[in-house]
Amino acid sequence: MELCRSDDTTMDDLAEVVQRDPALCGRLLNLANSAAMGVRPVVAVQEAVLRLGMRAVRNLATGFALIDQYSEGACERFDYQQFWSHSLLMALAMRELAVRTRAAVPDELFACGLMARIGRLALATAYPREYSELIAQAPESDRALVELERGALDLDHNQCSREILTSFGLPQALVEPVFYHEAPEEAGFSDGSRPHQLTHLLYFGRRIADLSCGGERLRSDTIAELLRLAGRIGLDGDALGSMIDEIMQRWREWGKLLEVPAGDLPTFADMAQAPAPREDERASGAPLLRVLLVEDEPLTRQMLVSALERIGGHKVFVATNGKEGLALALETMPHIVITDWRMPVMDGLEFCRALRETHWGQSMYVIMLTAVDAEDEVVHAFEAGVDDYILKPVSARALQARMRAAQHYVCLLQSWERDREQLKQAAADLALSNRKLEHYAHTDMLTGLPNRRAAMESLEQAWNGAERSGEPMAVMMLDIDAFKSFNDTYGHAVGDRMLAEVGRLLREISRKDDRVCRFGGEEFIVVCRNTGMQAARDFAERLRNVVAGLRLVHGDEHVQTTVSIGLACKEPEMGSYDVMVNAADKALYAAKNGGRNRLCCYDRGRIRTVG
Ligand SMILES: Nc1nc2c(ncn2[C@@H]2O[C@H](COP(=O)(O)OP(=O)(O)OP(=O)(O)O)[C@@H](O)[C@H]2O)c(=O)[nH]1
Repeated sequence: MELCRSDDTTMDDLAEVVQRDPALCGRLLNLANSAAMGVRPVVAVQEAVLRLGMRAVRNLATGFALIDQYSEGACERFDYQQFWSHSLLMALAMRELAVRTRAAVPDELFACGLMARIGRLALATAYPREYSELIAQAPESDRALVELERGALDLDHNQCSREILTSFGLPQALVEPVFYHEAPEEAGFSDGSRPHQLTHLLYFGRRIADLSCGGERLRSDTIAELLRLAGRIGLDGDALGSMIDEIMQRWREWGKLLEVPAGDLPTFADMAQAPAPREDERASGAPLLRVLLVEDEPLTRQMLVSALERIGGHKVFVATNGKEGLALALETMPHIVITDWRMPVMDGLEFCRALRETHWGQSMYVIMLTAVDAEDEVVHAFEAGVDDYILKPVSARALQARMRAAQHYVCLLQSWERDREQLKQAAADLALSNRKLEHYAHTDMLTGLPNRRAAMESLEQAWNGAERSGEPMAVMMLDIDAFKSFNDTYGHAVGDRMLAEVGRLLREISRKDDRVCRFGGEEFIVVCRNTGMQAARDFAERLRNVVAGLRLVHGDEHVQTTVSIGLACKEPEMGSYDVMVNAADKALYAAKNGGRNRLCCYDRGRIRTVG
């Protein structure tokens, strides 16, 4: 390490030191030969140093020494073996990407890949207990971990990597891209510049290395992203696949050499063709939910916000106590509420009780954060209306598991609500259909007037009303005159138009309370409530005259028609409305016999012609 730091070190010095370490010697020879396809293999260390270059050897020697020294450590939740496994895969990916893009010396990028996350190792080594705690809290997100590190240690792993790599003598042209590689969009390097290219390349290498960790779901997300990143450097899916398969092959070989675990991953094609994870297991496929987080402690709040956004891209609203939470819940109507227990102003229990007292807050899924796992406390929380609880400090896994349960609940609730809506809709449709059926059952389609059935109902109602009130009532039967010959002369279609026009006219000039119906064929009936003989006669005459004045345009002609009307009023000796209708019918018959286009009235057994 000392030798590596000095700029005065010569190639011979370096070769001599390397030769003293058989493991390092073998690794460098291996690397020198694996990089030199079709060229005579090197067997001497000096030759290897020459082929790889002084700087690359210095960096590689440093990286390999670190693997040996830090293959295990005191930080409980830091997986040292997994760390190096990932780092080695990233190193190999970086070398391959360097070869393909010619962005930098391949073995220099190999070293960068190997040590890109060295800051994490350093923090785990320097603060084993604290870092273990942070790992427990951090979801699988670089950004969230950085936030937690800054909050707890005043230093994040990227800053740490930058310091260490600088002290190892790595040029700033490489150190800066390493520093930014976890979030390339934050670097601010100008598009197309070398640092920009290296930062994105390191991110690409990092994502390839991510294939080594995470389950099938993460892998399928990673592959989708790799295909996108590969497109940026002109690699299609096949080229990316064969490149990754080669990298994986070398990873397994190097894993043996460095005694670092290198998993047995499927081929890229198999990974890419693996069936997509089930929709309900896929955070991104789950419905986007509104989550209200009520937490007074800033660091926990920040950590939870990042974790929630990462888990399912949920929309998170934040309040710092129960009172604020209640107002925000009303405003945002969250699906899920995550609330701390102990808070100023209004604590989690009061908040939950208040929420449950509202109509709108009853269906929200409430998760309580608690530092105490005592049964009494937990029971207390459930009694206040909590649905679930998570112990603090909140681990990413616990949060993810609880959110999955909450999502399940929300999905069920939503599908139940959808079903209920559908049922309501079906009931409304049915009611509408019934109304339509009812309407069709009582309506004459040609004229739009109430039909015979409706006429009989109207008669009955009006008759009963008149019986109760003692008010008079009248009924008139109207029949279009010589309609047969009308049809014969102008055709049935014109006859239909005439029927519709007569119906419209009758309706138009009748009072609101009069009920004009088509009784059948060319016959109409008008039921007049609260109408005595004189008024009915006047009205019937008006109807007859209006119809006689009607002109229907047919081609060049204005065709006309007339109606005969039979009128009868309710008389004390009439036992039912049928008798009254028969009386009107008799009067109509008389009007027809009397020469048509006239009004005849039935009056206590006698028929009189009026007009
Ligand atoms: N166009 C058309 N004609 C109809 C409709 N309903 C009944 N009719 C016709 O109306 C005519 C009624 O003829 P009739 O009962 O002999 O009476 P009329 O020719 O009107 O003679 P009077 O009633 O004695 O004046 C028949 O030819 C029926 O076909 C209809 O909906 N449309």
